[in-house]
Amino acid sequence: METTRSDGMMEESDGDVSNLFAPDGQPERLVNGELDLGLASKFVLVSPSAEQYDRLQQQLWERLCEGQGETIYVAGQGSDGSEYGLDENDMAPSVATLRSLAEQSNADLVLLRERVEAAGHVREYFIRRRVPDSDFLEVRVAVVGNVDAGKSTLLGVLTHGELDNGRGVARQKLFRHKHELESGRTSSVGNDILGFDGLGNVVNKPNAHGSGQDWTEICEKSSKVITFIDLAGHEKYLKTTVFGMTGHLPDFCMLMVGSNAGIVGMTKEHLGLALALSVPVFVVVTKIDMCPPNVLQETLRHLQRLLKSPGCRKIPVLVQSTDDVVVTATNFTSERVCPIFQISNVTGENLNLLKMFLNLLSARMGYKEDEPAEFQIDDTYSVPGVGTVVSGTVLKGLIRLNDTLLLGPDALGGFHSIAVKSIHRKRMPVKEVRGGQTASFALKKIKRAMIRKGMVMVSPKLNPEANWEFEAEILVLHHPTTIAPRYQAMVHCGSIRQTATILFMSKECLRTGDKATVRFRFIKNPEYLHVDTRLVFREGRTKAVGTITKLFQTSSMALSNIKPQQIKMQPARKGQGSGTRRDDGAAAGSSTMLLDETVAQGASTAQGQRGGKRRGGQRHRGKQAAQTPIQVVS
Ligand SMILES: Nc1nc2c(ncn2[C@@H]2O[C@H](COP(=O)(O)OP(=O)(O)OP(=O)(O)O)[C@@H](O)[C@H]2O)c(=O)[nH]1
Repeated sequence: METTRSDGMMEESDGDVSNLFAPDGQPERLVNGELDLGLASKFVLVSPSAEQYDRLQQQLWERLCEGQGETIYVAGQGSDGSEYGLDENDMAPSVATLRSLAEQSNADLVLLRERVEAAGHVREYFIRRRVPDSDFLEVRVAVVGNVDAGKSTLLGVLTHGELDNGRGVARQKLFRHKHELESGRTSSVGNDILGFDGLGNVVNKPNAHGSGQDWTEICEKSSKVITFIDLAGHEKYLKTTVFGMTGHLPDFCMLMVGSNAGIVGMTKEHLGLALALSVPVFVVVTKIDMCPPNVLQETLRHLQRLLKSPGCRKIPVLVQSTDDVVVTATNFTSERVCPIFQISNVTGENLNLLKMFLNLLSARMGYKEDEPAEFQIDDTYSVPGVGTVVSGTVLKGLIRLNDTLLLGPDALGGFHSIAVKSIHRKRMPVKEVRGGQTASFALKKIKRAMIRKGMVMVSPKLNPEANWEFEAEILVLHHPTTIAPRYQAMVHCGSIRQTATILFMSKECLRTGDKATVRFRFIKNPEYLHVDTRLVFREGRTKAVGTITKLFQTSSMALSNIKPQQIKMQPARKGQGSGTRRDDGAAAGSSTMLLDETVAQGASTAQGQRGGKRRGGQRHRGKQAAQTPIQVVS
């Protein structure tokens, strides 16, 4: 019997086997320091002894914990790979043992695939722990691809259980804005859910009136819920799409390609974004019902070439059977494998393979109970009768109802105690949420206006601090000319989305393809950051990706000298930095405030240097932002 970890990697074969003598003088086999119970044999499940059964039970329990409640067992194969194949007489009791082990662990057992070898049968079983109605496994999949690739349509078909008519009927159910209904284009980040029960059946059912099923009902019946983060395909909405990819922390990325259109428009851009953020990608080629075979083949060839290219270094695998699904899904988290599905939203061809694949995916984010809680906010709401609600992802730890957390950082880098009044998961009230899960919290005694995307709520044990400045190793993917110090662009890092200025660089200037260590400074608020977090730095057609390597703490004492009312906001002016354009839409347009400059003014006011404010501000603008008098770097 061989065990396969939930991440699909085969368990390494047992290590050194040494022979020792038991007290009665009989040799005893030890495997990795433990008594060898013959668990590695393909026959162990046929009729295990009581001791073997207990050990198998423990092994299954450990595998389920490791795989967040899921694992795959192979009946009829030894874990060292040397023996495989059982005849019918041995296979039946083997499966019965496996079923009994799964039952003892309160888990369901589903046959994934069977193959016949010369020595007999080998069967792969998927084991998934049953969960209470209020709980479910959660996997987030970002859906990207060029405009008209069929993203919203596929999500409509998957989550509402009805096929499309080729003229956009399925996507109607997903649109959130009137202009989206009118134009047929997605403009915002949307979520939809697809539930699977313990046996891998889809839970979503179409309602009689054509609308979707109630989320609570889906979640209650599901063991696993796939959350699709539907992102806009049009270039105009790229900033929102980047935010969806960084802020919503997808486990996987589904890149959609229209078979007739091929690799066009934003396809490469979106693929590059997923690669830069190290999110494993699978590709779905749509519209195969209306595409001539030669065009489809050309699209597939082009796609494979792109995926194998030095920039991607992926192993493309065309998924054409359930066997392919099992192999690709269980090896997917390796990031190298890139499964390619070919589907039709109109005829439903190959949708079964895609659904089976989605059911087998397991979340990449783990959870440890003893870690202090961290929650990142990606949206805020004001709900009548409830008050302020924040939504986002729990990054670490456990958050319970009525827990007190620290919310921040505010404009001065401060954090404030806040109580969690109620918790919702996928619109379902729950008592607690764990790392890797998305949730919404109703908060007590706080106005929505005081909260922004990118803020966090963390355990007081973390003693959080905010940073104005950080250092990152970056790679410039594209820039029309050269990047020099004082260049400003939008930094996307988790749900943080703020313009930052380059203060110093390890090189004089940066061109497309250059790597460098760069020190950044946020222009508006300090942010709560972590070393090793991936970031995207972009402005217009300029794009760079990187990883935070160092944080610089700004003394809160220096900032505490400034009263909030002394900080005046000023609209951003054109021509900041090294002659760069500031066209980051809403965030860097009229609403962007040069707090950097105004905090400096506030500081000088606080020190009694009244008058000449404007001159001071201008003087400061002429110099490097690093010279701001309030900044104390440790
Ligand atoms: N024949 C056929 N038409 C499809 C298929 N999938 C989608 N379509 C049609 O393609 C059009 C575009 O689909 P959308 O789902 O709006 O595309 P999108 O990728 O979400 O586009 P944006 O939201 O603008 O990013 C619609 O008219 C769909 O009916 C398919 O498999 N076959």
